[in-house]
Amino acid sequence: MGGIAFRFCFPSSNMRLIIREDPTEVGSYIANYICRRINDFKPTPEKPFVLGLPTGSSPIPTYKHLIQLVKDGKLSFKNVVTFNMDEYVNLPRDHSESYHTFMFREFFSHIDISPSNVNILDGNAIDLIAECKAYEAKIKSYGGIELFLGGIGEDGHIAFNEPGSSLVSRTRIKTLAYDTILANARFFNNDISAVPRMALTVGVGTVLDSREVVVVVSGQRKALALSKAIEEGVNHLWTLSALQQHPWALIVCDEDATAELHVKTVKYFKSIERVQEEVEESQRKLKAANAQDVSTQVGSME
Ligand SMILES: N[C@@H]1[C@@H](O)[C@H](O)[C@@H](COP(=O)(O)O)O[C@@H]1O
Repeated sequence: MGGIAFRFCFPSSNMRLIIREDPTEVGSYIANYICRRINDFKPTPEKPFVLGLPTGSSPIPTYKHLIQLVKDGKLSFKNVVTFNMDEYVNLPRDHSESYHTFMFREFFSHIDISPSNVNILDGNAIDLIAECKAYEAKIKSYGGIELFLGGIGEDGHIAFNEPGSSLVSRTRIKTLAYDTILANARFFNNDISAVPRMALTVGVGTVLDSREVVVVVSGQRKALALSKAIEEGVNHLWTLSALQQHPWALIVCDEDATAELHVKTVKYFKSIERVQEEVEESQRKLKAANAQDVSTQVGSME
């Protein structure tokens, strides 16, 4: 795995950080990255690409760019199965701010994905615990998640894993932190009382089980969370920091989100970006060459 080459370089081991000028550039970087990963995977109905997805304003530029790639014929979601990170509890599915509505409005309705391949937790299920267990089981039935795209809250939460969450948690019911309710009130006409108090969310452990994690971080209001997550130790009060334990994690942020980082941290990650890309490229070529070898061998046996 390419990340091994960087393990000795920085305290946060294989966690990579890519810095782009603004949210639009962050979105196009991530979308192109996901596009490459899906196309290299060559998904089929029998072996779909399993993709974890977030909501929030930060991933919108990524979704816009992915939609464009589909329209341009460079990417297809026909053999992609998705699992969303979270959903509010007791908010009607057709409410304008439910994550079901968000995902179809911002993404799924504009791409060629089959609705039967879309998985979003049901926050109105009669038995919420059973719903969470079934979600974990369904992820497992697909052989796990290939790439989990995530976003973070201002308090460093990933999905709805609020400060203090267990770093080995699985999909479950969470009571939202007051900070999150305040932050999300902007989607509910700034009416704090209209924001749901609970949510269903994949756990930190569920995210860490994915073979790859990519996180989008944009805006100065996320700057403290980013610095806590990558410059300090693994800490359940900043659940994004758990990514330091993941063998292949990538954070893509904009310049504003780097405001609380040390200058040397920013310089370090900028300086290794080119080397990382070269390693990734050589890994991709190696994989493609191996696949070619196998098909030539199979061909000569026929
Ligand atoms: N549960 C979601 C998170 O998954 C998301 O990452 C966060 C950030 O939202 P935004 O990108 O709008 O700041 O919002 C909510 O709390």
